[in-house]
Amino acid sequence: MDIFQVLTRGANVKKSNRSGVNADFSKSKTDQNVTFLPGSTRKQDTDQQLTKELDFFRNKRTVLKAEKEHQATEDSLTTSPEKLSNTPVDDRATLRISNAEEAAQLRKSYGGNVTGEDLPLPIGSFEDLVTRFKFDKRLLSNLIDSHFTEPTPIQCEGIPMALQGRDILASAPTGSGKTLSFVLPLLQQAINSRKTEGLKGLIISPTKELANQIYLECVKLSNKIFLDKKRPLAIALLSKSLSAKLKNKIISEKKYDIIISTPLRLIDVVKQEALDLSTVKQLVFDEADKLFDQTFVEQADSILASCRDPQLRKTMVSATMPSGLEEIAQSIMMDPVRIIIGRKEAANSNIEQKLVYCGNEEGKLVAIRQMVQEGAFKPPVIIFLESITRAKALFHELLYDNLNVDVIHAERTQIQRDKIIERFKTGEIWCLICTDVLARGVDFKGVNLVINYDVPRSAQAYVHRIGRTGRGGRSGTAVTFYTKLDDIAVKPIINVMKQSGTEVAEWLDKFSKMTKKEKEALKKGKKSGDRSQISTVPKVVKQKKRQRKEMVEASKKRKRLEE
Ligand SMILES: Nc1ncnc2c1ncn2[C@@H]1O[C@H](COP(=O)(O)OP(=O)(O)OP(=O)(O)O)[C@@H](O)[C@H]1O
Repeated sequence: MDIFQVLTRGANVKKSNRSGVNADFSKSKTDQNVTFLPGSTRKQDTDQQLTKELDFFRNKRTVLKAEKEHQATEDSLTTSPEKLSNTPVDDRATLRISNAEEAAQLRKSYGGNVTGEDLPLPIGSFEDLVTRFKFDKRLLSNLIDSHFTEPTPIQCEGIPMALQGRDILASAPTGSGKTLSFVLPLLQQAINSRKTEGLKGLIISPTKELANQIYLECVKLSNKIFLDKKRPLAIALLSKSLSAKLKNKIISEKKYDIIISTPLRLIDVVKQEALDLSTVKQLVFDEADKLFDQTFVEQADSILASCRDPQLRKTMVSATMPSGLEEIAQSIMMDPVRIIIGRKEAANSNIEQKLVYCGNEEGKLVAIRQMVQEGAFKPPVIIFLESITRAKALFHELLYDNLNVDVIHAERTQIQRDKIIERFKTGEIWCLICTDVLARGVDFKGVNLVINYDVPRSAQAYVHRIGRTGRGGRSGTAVTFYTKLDDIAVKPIINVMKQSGTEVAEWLDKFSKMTKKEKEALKKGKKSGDRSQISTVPKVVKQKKRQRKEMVEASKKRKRLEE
C-alpha cells in the first residue's frame, strides 16, 4: 500500500469523498460560517472542546446568557409577571453594553485586559455600533451577509476604541478576528470623511499573502458602498502593477481611500512621489511585532515619517506582544489604549500542542511516516521548516512518498505562490510545506495539523506558526519535532505550552528552566546546532544503493576467501 493510500485511510477520508474534505476545509464559505451560527451541530461540538474562559468566538454568549438566566430566575422571585413578560429575550446579536459594570462583566468573560485613560465601553454586538457610533447600515448589512453575526472579544474592544479616535496597541490570539477589528473602523472612517480627497487609511502587512488577504476582506465588507452617487469606496492592494501605474501617472493616487501594502513596495512608491501619505488619518501595522523587529524597523519608521497628518491615529496589532513593542508603542503613540485578550505570549487555546523527540534528522522523516501510518497526519496539513533548502528537500522526499504536497518559499514566484495557496484552499493540495513566509496572519480555515519540522526560532514564531490551525473557533493540532540539537531552542516552546495551559511532563517542565548562559545564547541568536541534510534520495534508490554496496562487499569477501 503506498503512502497516499495510507494517508487516505489515516485521514478517514475515502477518495470518493474528497469533495467532502474540500467543503469542510475552505471552499465553502457557507460551511465555514455555519460554524458560528447558533445551534449548529459543529458549534455544539466545538463548544464542548473549548474552555469557557478562552472560547474567543462564543463564550460571551454562553456566559452572558447564563448570567441573564440567573438574573431572570432571581427577578422572577421578586418582580411582577408584567415586568417579566416585558423583559427582552436575550439575543447576542443585539446585546448592548451600557455601563462600566456590564463592561467589566463582559471583559471578565473573555479574559480581556484593557488599560488606558478614559476608556470607551466595549460593544456587545455589531448592532451596538449603529446606536453608539452611527455605524453605516450598509457596512452592517455586509457584515451580516458575510455571516459575521457576533463580534469576537478583540472586535468588542478594538472597534469602539478606534472609532473614538484612539491610538491602539492590541494583542489577541491567532485566528481570533483581529483583522475585522481594524478593518471595520477604517472603512467607517473613510465613509465618514467622504468629502475629503486623498488616501485616508493605510494598512501595512509584512507579507504579500497577508496583504492580499486583508485586501479581500476589505473588498468584501465594502461591497456596494458608495461615497457619493458616482464614487464607490475605493480600496487597493499595492501590487506591482498598481505601483507601476501610480509611478507612470496612469492612475491618480487620489482615487483611493484605503491602501494595503507591504513596507518596501509602499516606500518605493512614496520615494518616487507617486503616492502622498500626508492625508492618511489611520495607519495600521498588522503583525506589528514583526514590522518593528530588526528586519523591518527602518521601513516602519520611514512610513511613520511620511504620514504627517497631526491627527494621524495609529494601531498596532499582533498575536504576540514582546515588551520591546510596548516601549516602541509608548514612544510613537498619543495616549494609547492597550488591549490584551487572553494570555500574553500564549498560543490559541483551541490548539492541542505536542512535542515529539526525534533523536536526529532521519528520525523526523520516520516520525512523519509514522504519523501517516497511524492516521495522525490528518490533512489539510502545513509543515514549517527553517530554510528554503530544507523546505525543498522535504518537498522532494514527501513527493516521493506520494503525498499530495507542494512547497512555498521566497524563491517561488508570486504567481506560483498564489496558485499553490489557491490549490491548498480548494483541497487540491493536502499538505503544504513552507518556510516562515506563511507563518503569520494567513487564514486557511480548516487546517487540521501544523508540524514544526524544525523548532521555530522564538516563542513568538512558534505561536504564529501553530496559529495557522485552530482558527475561527475550530480546533487543531500542532506537533513540534525536536532533536538533540534543539536542547536550548525547545525551551521557550515548552514555556508557551505551559502558558497556554497544556500539561507538560514533569521532566519537561524541569528541563524548560533556562540557565543564564542559555538565555544569553538565545539572545545572541544561537538556537540550534547545525542540522544534517534532509535526505532527498528516494527510498528505492537508497535501497538499491545499499544492495549494490552489499553485493560489492560480498564479492570482495568471496574473492578474499578464494585467494
Ligand atoms: N465576528 C466573527 N464571527 C465569525 N467569524 C469571524 C469573526 N471575525 C473573524 N472571523 C473569522 O475568523 C477567522 C480568523 O480571523 P483573522 O484572520 O482576523 O484572525 P487573526 O486574529 O488576525 O489571526 P492571526 O493572528 O493569525 O493573524 C477568519 O476566517 C475570519 O473570517
